[in-house]
Amino acid sequence: MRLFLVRHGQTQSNVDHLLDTAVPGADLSPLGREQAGALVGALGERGIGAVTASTLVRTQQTAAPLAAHLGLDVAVADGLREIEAGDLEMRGDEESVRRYLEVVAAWLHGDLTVAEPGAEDGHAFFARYDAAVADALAAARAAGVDTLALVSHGAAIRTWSGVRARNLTAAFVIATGLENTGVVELQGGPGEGWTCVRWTGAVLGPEQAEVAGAGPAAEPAPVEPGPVF
Ligand SMILES: O=C(O)[C@H](O)COP(=O)(O)O
Repeated sequence: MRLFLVRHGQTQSNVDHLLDTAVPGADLSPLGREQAGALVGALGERGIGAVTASTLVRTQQTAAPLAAHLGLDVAVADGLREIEAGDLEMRGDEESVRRYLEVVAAWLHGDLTVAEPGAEDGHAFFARYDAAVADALAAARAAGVDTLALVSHGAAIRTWSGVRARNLTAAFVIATGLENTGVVELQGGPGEGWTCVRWTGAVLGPEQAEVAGAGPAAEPAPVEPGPVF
């Protein structure tokens, strides 16, 4: 099976560097809509037979042009939503962002017990994300589909693939951001394990990505860069 984990396009919360993780969340900005449209060129001919988005509107808006191009409906899975910020929701100060990224880093290093006040811990996050992936794979298999796009969020994609892909390390994920409409491409399956075959930046040019502003959940943490997978 092949999984394209796609981060949504830009929102105003990304530009303002806010921890915007709750449902329904912000709409795509004009640039975010452009980025969503550009996914048709990037992924439209890659054999995708199913598209699933999270319950946040920005992922569904991002998925819409690609799904329309492929003649598919966008399925929605709550498990694909962003890692919860809890009491830090909609904050953008340095201390809040650092605390959010510290929790994610702890999970990447195997300590799933830590959580922000008012937010899920790592056990809860992996349980819901694993279940969403498993459900999407089961539906795809039943339909004879072996290539799926899951449109999700910066911290969620980086953290889940960092732990579930055997060739990604915690150091790589902590040091590597995922721009709006960046794609992490995985091959394999839950039984045999996942391998990351590609980790891209924005599908638009670097200047536009710079304008986009990745937002705190998608940015590298301020630590020494680790080995690339
Ligand atoms: O940090 C962010 O950018 C938001 O809080 C959540 O991440 P997302 O933009 O990938 O949903």
